[in-house]
Amino acid sequence: MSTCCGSEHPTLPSAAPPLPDDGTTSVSTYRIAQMDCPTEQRLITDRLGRMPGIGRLGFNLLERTLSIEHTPEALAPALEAIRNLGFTPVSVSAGSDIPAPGPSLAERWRLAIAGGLALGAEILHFSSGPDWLVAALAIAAVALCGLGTYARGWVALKNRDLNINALMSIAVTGALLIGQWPEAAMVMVLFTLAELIETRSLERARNAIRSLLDLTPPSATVLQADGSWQNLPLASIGAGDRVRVRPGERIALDGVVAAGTSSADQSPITGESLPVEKTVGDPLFAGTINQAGELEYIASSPATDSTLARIIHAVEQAQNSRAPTQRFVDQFSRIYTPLVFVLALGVAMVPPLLLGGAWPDWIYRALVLLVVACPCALVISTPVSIVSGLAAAARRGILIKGGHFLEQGHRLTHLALDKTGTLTHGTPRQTDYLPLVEVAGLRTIAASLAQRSDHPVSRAIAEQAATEGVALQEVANFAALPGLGSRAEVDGETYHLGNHRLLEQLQLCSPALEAQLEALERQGKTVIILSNAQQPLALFAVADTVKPSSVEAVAQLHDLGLRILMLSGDNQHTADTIARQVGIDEARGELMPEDKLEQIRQLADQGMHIGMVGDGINDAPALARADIGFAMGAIGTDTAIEAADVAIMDDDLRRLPDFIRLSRRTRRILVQNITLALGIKAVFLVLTLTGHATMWMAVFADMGVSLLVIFNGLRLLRG
Ligand SMILES: Nc1ncnc2c1ncn2[C@@H]1O[C@H](COP(=O)(O)OP(=O)(O)OP(=O)(O)O)[C@@H](O)[C@H]1O
Ligand SMILES: [Cu+]
Repeated sequence: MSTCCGSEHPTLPSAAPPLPDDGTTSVSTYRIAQMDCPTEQRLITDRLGRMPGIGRLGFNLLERTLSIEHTPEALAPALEAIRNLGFTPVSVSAGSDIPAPGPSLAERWRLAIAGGLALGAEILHFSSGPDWLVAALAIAAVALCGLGTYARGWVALKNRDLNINALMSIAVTGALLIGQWPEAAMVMVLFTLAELIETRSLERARNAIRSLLDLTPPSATVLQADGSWQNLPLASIGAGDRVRVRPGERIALDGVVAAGTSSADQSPITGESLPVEKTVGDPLFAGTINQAGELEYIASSPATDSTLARIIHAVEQAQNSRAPTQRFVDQFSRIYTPLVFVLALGVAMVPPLLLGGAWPDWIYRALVLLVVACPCALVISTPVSIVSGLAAAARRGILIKGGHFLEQGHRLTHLALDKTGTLTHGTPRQTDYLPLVEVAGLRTIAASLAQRSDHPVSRAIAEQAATEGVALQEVANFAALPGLGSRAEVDGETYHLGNHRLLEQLQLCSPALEAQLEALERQGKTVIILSNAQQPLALFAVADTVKPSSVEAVAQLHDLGLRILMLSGDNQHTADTIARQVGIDEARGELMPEDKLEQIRQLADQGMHIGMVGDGINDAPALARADIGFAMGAIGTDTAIEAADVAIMDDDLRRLPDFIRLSRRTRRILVQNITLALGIKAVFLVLTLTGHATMWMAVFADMGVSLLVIFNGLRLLRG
């Protein structure tokens, strides 16, 4: 749907290796209305794959678009080659939104008339009408609705490929040649009808994603230099503009509230139905709904770069990446179709030549086999299910970065969760202060160090100091010590503010102090110690609260049969206490940031299917190593959306069981669809060989299955 400019290439999965990135390659996207079957995709891949200057190709059969990675010179010959295959590529430029062409009115009329003619031929045939009239009606019907099929079939055959159109053309022509007039007409009509229904149902899956786009209003009210307010189209509004939004209106751009108080319904993006309070300084997100009062906000980015735009972009990208089932199906169809074709040839020739069978009889059976030979039902069912699943997830605030992750979610046996900010609120409060020596100004020193750090533990101490009006001092040479604490100089003397491990490293710990630490830690508190070069000076304890939703989420995940681990940089006692509060199976504490990655690696090496849940910022490597990396609270943090395989917009852990359930449903539907499609083929194979299947029964069954699997896939959109 969107072309990408500059360095940000969409990921294009394809056999061809990527072009070396020398800055001249770009990606262009074209809509090809005729590209509705994977065999057409193969035609294009085979043709373009050999051309110089062409890199990866990205196919989206639902949108009927093709993205080509190419050098500047290579584009024109590539387009020429596509045209030679009988396709008409139409450039899709960023932002423009040409809907994929549906069946036109004329097409429908032609089909209706052809249907009438075919039916007439059938009736006349049964009532022993004149043969020439039956033939005339049938040929007229085929000509009326089948020319497109013939044309596309011809292109495929010319390129030595067998697509559904080619198979149908051969089958129908064969039937006409052996005098099965009404049969031929019926097959062509049913086939065209089924294609039409198929196109329309695919449209629904497409629309599910497009409906995300419609979340933003087309224009917004912007403050002008002369102080007036003016309604402008989104494209002309940029970062820094002051925008006004009335109660009940949709918010058009990401921004920060500059005036007014209200609440916003963020459910379109986060899936969370509780309104969120908004006052000056709070972030607003495009696509959410302003509820109670009028707000003015400063846009923080243009509409094309909002969180919503990123979500949509990611979902579109996700559609293009192939899920494992889809890869299987593609490979399967590559051998299946030619195999059945050869079988059909055999059926037509062998029995009459060697076993004394009647020619027309066996040729007819071979033609029925051709109808059964198209894998379209099988192939289209997978992307429909995946796209429906992706769209359903996006509506619940779960952004899945590839069909792969949606499909593989059902395999997860273990989930590892980060503690701070994931299970807990991530905003601890200072609960205890214990001076260890009689020296004035300890809190000033601690607060001055704490104030320099973003770490939640330090922030809690700085905040408490601020509320109590503790004075601050200049600090010099501040250094953050990841996983430990921080160090800085105050008045020329070096101080450390950090955890037990840091104190051990400084060799300032004592058994008496350790007992004090442990007592606090067993209450679920995190303790850090202020020390100078000689001794520990004071203890600070902070406590974070567990999110109520975490407890419920863990219970649900347990019901789904998953084992939950907690990975924490905090000490083991605190980790254990929090784990017990949430109902977690196992807590692993005292992990340095790099240890978390190591833990995930070990679990994965033991053959476990493990998902890692974090904030996507501090734990990006661990998220990347896990089978599926989940980032929580992704709304408004672009890095999290980028880093994770699955980005959860709000920070409600209950989205995790939602994801697992959706993934299992998707998987079930994929398996159902494949079984159904293959089962019907198998049945027809047998029925055909034993001479029980007629051609139009085969079309009916085949297309019936196509539609059935599509509707089955679309079920994911609901509920
Ligand atoms: N800047 C800091 N100020 C104070 N304490 C710190 C700081 N950095 C780290 N610590 C201490 O080190 C511990 C581990 O920190 P780290 O950032 O690795 O984990 P975390 O994110 O706090 O916890 P979790 O892994 O459970 O989410 C903290 O619990 C805290 O005691
Ligand atoms: Cu110690």
